[in-house]
Amino acid sequence: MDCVGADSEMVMDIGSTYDRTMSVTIVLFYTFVTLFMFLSYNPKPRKIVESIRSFLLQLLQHDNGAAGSHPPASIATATPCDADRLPKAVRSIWDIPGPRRLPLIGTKWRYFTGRQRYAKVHEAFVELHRRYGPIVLDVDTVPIVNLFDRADMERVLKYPSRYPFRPPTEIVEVYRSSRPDRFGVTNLINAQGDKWHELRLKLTSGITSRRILQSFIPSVNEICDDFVDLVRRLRSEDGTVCNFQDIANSVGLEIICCLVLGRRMGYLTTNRRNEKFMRLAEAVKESFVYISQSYYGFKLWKYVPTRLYRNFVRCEEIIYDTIAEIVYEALEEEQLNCPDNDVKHIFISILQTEGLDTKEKISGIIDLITSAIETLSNTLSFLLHNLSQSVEHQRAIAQEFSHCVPTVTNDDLVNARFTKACIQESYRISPTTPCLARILEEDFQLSGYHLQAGTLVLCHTRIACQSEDNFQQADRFLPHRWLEQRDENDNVVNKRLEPGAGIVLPFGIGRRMCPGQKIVDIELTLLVAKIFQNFEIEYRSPLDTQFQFLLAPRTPIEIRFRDRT
Ligand code: HEM
Repeated sequence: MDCVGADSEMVMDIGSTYDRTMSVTIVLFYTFVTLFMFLSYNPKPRKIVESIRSFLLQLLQHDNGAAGSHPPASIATATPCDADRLPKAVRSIWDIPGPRRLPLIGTKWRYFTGRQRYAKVHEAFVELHRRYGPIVLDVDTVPIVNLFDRADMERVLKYPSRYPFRPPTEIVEVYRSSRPDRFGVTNLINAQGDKWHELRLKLTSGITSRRILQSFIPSVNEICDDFVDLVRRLRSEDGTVCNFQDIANSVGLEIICCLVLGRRMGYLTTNRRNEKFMRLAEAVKESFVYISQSYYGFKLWKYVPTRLYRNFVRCEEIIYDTIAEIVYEALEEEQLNCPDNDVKHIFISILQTEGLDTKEKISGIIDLITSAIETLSNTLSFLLHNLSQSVEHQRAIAQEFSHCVPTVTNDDLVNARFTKACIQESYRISPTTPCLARILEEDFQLSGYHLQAGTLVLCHTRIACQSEDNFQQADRFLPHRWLEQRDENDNVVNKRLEPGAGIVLPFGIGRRMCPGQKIVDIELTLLVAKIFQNFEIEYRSPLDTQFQFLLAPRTPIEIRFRDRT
């Protein structure tokens, strides 16, 4: 019996030693990951040390319940001016209200169950804002500050930064560093500092050039006409087109390939809408889903190839293989035809740029093409949904372009005030990007809290755009709010801007903003012009949204296209 007792004591000893070792290992591991995250995020070493110290101190205190540590509601909703009047109690990042933080896992538990799962993360943020106010703390491997107040967001996003810091998409970094045969050290979307600046200049000067884009308008006209013909061909007897996203993806790909590679791919006119292309569109969509999932949970994919990671890799390889094939085909054709050296296509200019290695150039071209597919498809789907609610709006757009047959010119686009107001209103009420991320480069006082440089903040522009504080009748699609009042000589008499106008930022802001904005302006306006010149539309399916890194329609879209009479 004694022996058995001694044995069990020994087992307990071994057990508790094992437990201790495990705990120490977990803490060390977590500290290491935290350190790594801070180091990779924070541009200023002294600030890094301060941030880590305060984060670790907070962990050691085991956070006795976020609710208990919240400042009173009146302080939580205080304005920066109020906070300035409270110099004695400087409130730090850890005083910011937010969901209960658990040791080691922070607030990650929120995403494991129920409604708050990642597909509905955008709705979870609405709830967070309602519950905790204008600034809310989430804790993942690092603290994340959620901003909902317009003034706070404007201060962060309008900070005059030379090289704005946006947190990298880690799963992309991990995968790309595992394929040094294909990718350079970083890419435009994830790079920071000087390297980002170099990539930005060398990869995007073609797609942002006003001259190049204006000369591209006739080609976009042709592509949009083909799109209208495709809609006609695909309509069922009652005029319904099922899986509208598929053709929206095709038109996005056709336009970006035409611009960047200088050639028509035939995705709308021929049977090149083949299996390979469908797989590409599916892979782009899926990869966004995996990216969004990679943000939540324990992120085991960083250390072992989990199913999520393997699926992501599968999609990335399909995207790379398919687009690289298109690029190399175009390159071969270009070399065969030996075109005039003055009129280089954008991709040839990129390939001939000095200072970047070939992998960076090829993967940069692939990134530009990939970025243009799903974003356009979602934006167009949301815009048509908003316009389908009003026959008058559709008629007004048709009217605006009634004189532009068969071709819409640059002047027609510039003068299409009502159509542009509809697009802007759709960006406000149903954006594809619900928030913008930044890493603070200086210390900031936001909503009365002191945030150190290096802090990761999410600016929830979607929620601000849907708030009555910023827009009257914020839940209604009212394009007229964007129209200036004019007199009989067309002079502006009243600007009528709403307080939140500056926070409608579908493409971001500052030097880091989307380089595809001007392309999208042209393609979206032209698509809408051609659609309503030809059809009256009606949404046949409900439109629910889900978060897939971008906001996307949750179910296949069915739209009825009736010929305009
Ligand atoms: C409706 C369509 C689109 C939307 C809503 C959209 C939105 C955005 C947003 C919000 C950002 C982040 C900006 C910031 O942090 O301030 C971004 C970045 C970016 N977008 Fe777009 N985008 C669209 C289309 C495109 C197209 C057509 C291209 C390529 C031709 C493109 C390429 C990129 C790239 C390369 C970046 C990273 C820029 C950088 O970090 O310097 N996007 N986009």
